[in-house]
Amino acid sequence: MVHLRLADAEEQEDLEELRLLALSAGAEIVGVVEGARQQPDSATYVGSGKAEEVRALVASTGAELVVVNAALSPGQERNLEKAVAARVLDRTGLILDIFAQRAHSHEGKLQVQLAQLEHLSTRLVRGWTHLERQKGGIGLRGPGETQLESDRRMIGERIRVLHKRLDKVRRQRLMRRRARLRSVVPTVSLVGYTNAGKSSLFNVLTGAGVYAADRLFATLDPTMRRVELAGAGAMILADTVGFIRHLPHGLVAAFRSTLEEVQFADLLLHVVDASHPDHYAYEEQVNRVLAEIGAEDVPRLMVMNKIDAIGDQPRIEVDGFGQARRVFVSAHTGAGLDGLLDAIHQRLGPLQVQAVIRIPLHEGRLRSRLYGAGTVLSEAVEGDMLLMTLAMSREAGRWIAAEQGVEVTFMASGEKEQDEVGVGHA
Ligand SMILES: Nc1nc2c(ncn2[C@@H]2O[C@H](COP(=O)(O)OP(=O)(O)OP(=O)(O)O)[C@@H](O)[C@H]2O)c(=O)[nH]1
Ligand SMILES: [Mg+2]
Repeated sequence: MVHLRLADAEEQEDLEELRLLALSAGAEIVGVVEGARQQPDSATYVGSGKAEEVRALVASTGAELVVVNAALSPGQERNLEKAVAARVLDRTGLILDIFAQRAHSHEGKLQVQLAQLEHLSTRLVRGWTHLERQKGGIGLRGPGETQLESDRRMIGERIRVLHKRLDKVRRQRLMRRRARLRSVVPTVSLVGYTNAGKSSLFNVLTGAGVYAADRLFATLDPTMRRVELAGAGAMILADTVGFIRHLPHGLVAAFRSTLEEVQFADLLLHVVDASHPDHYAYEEQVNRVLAEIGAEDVPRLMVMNKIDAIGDQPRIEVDGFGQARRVFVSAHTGAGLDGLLDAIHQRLGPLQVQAVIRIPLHEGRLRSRLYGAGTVLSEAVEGDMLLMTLAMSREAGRWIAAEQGVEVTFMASGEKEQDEVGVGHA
């Protein structure tokens, strides 16, 4: 692993993070070379002196791969490979490799393939003939070298096909989202830096067995569950891919669509590893990505996780309006989770309004669907009509009105249901 401290770097990459990334990719780390420079060397990034040091370390340890903690130009990568006599992978390539290993859903796989091809298409010219070709090695998964060696046109063609397939999958996902709206309950998405503990929280809250591990990007494909949480009511809880600073460009674009879900959530739980010394910087990174994907206006609740690791106590920080801002919890010990549920409930409450829906008495199917949503507060018969009072978001209420052609009246918040439309409990 090669890590350079650069005098003019805006943001220094973190060596510890590179270590975790390499381990997450399945690498065994045999040595680290650190250095400092004013600015990167245009030919080899590290400069000839450092390259010589790396070459010696590669020779003495028998390392098969050199990972550089930066985004290298194709030229720098090629020159450095020659200079150190080993395959060189930059930070982008490493992250792409992890994504390739983790993607399980059809869409996830397509997205990673696309990002890999786009990354590789800029590196078509390099030859690896001087190096041993190891199938399945880090950075060699996915599209593979045969494509690499074929001409650019073919890669361009594959990229086009992948884009088309992804479009289709996206349309299907949009339809699923519409179908979910019908379920009337709010959606809550867990977001945050990779390794913050999103999946662990998802698991303790839902009782689901989602993969949680001390690896970066353990979760790639979004997972959703409809849950009934004691104290917070029914909701759809979503676990999402973790964020990381300087996410390779192709991947940001690719995963933006997966993160579309986040834009439409009613509430975001921004999970933070409170035990990590850099957690404020990570929070910033996450906020930046949220803004990039158009989710800056979605209501947010900060969840400070892993308090057990720093011996902190569960507590809730509130803003000037008495509304919960930061909830301190531990997914491992369960400390603070009751408070978290209360806070979620408090934040979701105002999003729900009471709506009175008038449906013909014989509309049994619609009635049972509304019951299935679990949000019916009361119902009354008026002539040949049934008046059902439900708690739901305005968006869902409007959707039902439009789709079913039924009359929906919203109650002004704070008012008693009887006041507004005089729906009797007669
Ligand atoms: N000490 C402690 N460790 C925790 C806690 N919650 C999660 N962890 C650990 O943190 C690591 C990451 O947890 P995950 O739940 O996989 O994190 P994630 O945010 O889903 O990570 P990605 O899917 O990679 O983005 C695992 O090793 C967990 O066991 C906690 O409350 N306390
Ligand atoms: Mg996860």
